[in-house]
Amino acid sequence: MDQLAGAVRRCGNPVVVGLDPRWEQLPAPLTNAMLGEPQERAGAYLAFCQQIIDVVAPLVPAVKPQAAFFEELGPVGMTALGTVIRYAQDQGLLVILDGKRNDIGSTAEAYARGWLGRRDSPWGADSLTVSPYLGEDSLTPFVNVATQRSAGLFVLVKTSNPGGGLLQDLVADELCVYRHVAELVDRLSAETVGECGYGIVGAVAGATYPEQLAELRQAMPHTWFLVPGFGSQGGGAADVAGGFDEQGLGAVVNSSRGIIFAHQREEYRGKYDDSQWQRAVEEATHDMIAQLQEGTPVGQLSRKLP
Ligand SMILES: O=C(O)c1cc(=O)[nH]c(=O)n1[C@@H]1O[C@H](COP(=O)(O)O)[C@@H](O)[C@H]1O
Repeated sequence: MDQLAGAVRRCGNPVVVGLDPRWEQLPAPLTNAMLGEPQERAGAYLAFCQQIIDVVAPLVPAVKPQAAFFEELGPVGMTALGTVIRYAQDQGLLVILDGKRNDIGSTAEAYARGWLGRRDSPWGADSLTVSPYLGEDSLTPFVNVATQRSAGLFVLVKTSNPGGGLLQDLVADELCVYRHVAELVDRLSAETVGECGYGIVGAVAGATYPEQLAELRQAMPHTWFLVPGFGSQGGGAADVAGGFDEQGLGAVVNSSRGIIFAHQREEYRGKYDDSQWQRAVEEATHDMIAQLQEGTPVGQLSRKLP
């Protein structure tokens, strides 16, 4: 989280660009004359992600590749994912791998060793999204590996999807289940606090539940948030404002489709044709940065920059 806080300060914004390549939505110049076989798709996903990274690397602190779209393609997809991770890091970005992994402790350790650590793992992600529902003994191996390898975790606490409340909002011992998860995560984070005041165990809390996000900010003083749900899922700057601390730190905000497929959005479609899709990505990224700087405590960061 110290690395993430440093990157956020350097960029003056907390935007994470989600790399969720979907074949049907790729810009036409990347798929022309292709049939959509896994090998072709993997090549197109790699080119698409690399060209997004080229645009956003000077602007934002991190990207979040979504493993699902690469796994769907089998081994060629996973090879492309590995190349995307390394390419992003070579361009100076931190990589949050969105895999939502977990299992019993001994298996969890294999996931952690596989995904986490730039120098020590085959995939080399800087952090990984993790599910908490197997309990504390399933999180401990991730915490141990992440600690050894200067990596981080983001544990699902309050997810952005409409159905998340079915289990997460159940009340047990007078507290919603997501608040119990929050207590566990913040305790683990408190044990690993770095110079920035946050520990290595972050939390996922969706932009689509702004009240709960603000409540969690108070309840989880040691925990950095990954906030998905901005843009395509309906979240805006006002919704994520409660996720930050008073310095404008403590949260990063992800947008995937809203940025990477900006060439299809009404605001940008008329300005840029399909061959100019990278310019749409750039403008959408600048627009999101401006919205967060104007509508959230993130404005504090940019004022501090020289
Ligand atoms: O862990 C995540 O990133 C995540 C958690 C959550 O609660 N909601 C959520 O949307 N996500 C991920 O964030 C991304 C959101 O994509 P967009 O809706 O296109 O911005 C997807 O990759 C989701 O899998």
